[in-house]
Amino acid sequence: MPVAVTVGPMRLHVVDHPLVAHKLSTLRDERTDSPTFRRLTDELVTLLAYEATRDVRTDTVEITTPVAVTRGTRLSYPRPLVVPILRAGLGMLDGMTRLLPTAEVGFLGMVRNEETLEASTYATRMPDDLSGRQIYVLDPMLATGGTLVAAIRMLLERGATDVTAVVLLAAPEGVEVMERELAGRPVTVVTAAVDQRLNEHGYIVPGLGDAGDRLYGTAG
Ligand SMILES: O=P(O)(O)OC[C@H]1O[C@H](OP(=O)(O)OP(=O)(O)O)[C@H](O)[C@@H]1O
Ligand SMILES: O=c1cc[nH]c(=O)[nH]1
Ligand SMILES: [Mg+2]
Repeated sequence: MPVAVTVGPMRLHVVDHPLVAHKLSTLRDERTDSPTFRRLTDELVTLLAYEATRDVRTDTVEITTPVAVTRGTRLSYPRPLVVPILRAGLGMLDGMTRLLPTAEVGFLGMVRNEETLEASTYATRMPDDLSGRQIYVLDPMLATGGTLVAAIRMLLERGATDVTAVVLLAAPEGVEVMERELAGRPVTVVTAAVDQRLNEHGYIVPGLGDAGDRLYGTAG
């Protein structure tokens, strides 16, 4: 069961489950190579997605089994939109769409300046009009919060009415920034853990290092 922590109006779910804790510990280990890191990210996202989609919109429909007519549940239209934030969020896409195979997918390319820690957007590919849409944003790391705040603001400006950020790790500082900057907005964060703090370079401690580099083997 997730631990639901209410920080003002923003909902924060820390998924407290031994399988999540086990996989996350291996992910953190500096000896874990890129292929294993990618596989564990994929597996973790599927576990987080199960909790993140608890409020996915559904309709009641009539279905006919070989035995009887009954009532069933179907995902509502329009289907949810899943938005991975490139690069690292791309490593979470397959795990999410495994649970939501009919979801639409939009893309946001964002990068954080490693000196100023400010996020900038270099690519956007998604519908202009997101009126009434339910959206799942994927990014493994919520560090200063700059990237997710900018991404979610853009989605809300396009009309999204419900945004859930699925992250692997969050820093308390980033959670606070999101709470302040997105106060009163329909935003939920689902994470495998909230770590201790950020270091002087804006990295999560103990964290797992640079998620993009570890996924794609570009460190060093
Ligand atoms: O909360 P913030 O302080 O904004 O930091 C988090 C962002 O930093 C990382 O991306 P990065 O800029 O390294 O890009 P990459 O995914 O291409 O490696 C990470 O994937 C987040 O998008
Ligand atoms: O710890 C961190 C912080 C930002 N981005 C990462 O990939 N890792
Ligand atoms: Mg990176």
